[in-house]
Amino acid sequence: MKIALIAHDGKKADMVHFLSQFRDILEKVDVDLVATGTTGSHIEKSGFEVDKLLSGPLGGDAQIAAMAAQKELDMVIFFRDPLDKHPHEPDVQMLMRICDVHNIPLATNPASAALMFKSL
Ligand SMILES: O=C(CO)COP(=O)(O)O
Repeated sequence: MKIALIAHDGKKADMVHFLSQFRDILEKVDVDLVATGTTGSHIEKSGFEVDKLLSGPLGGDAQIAAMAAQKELDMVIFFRDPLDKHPHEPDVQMLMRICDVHNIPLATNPASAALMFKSL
């Protein structure tokens, strides 16, 4: 199973906190983690193994969308910051659209992500 992880700057701490709450499950289930660049660095520092792609504004969201379109992802966790502006908003919308096109579970906040992780 492959899970993509993305967090806007205002939500990176939430992503690390969220993953640490589910560390046991993530270690038990055979899960590969992939993340946008800066999110991936934060996740790595908290002790998880993760494949890091480009930073979001440089194309990382687009890379994850391409993986989703090619059915390489089982789940996308994307903690968006709705109170901030993002120069690459078109990429963000595109990623969410591609998840819907291909019926890939997408969580955009910790409450929904927790429900998805509990199903692992
Ligand atoms: O911008 C992002 C998502 O749109 C996240 O990218 P980073 O993980 O590189 O900060």
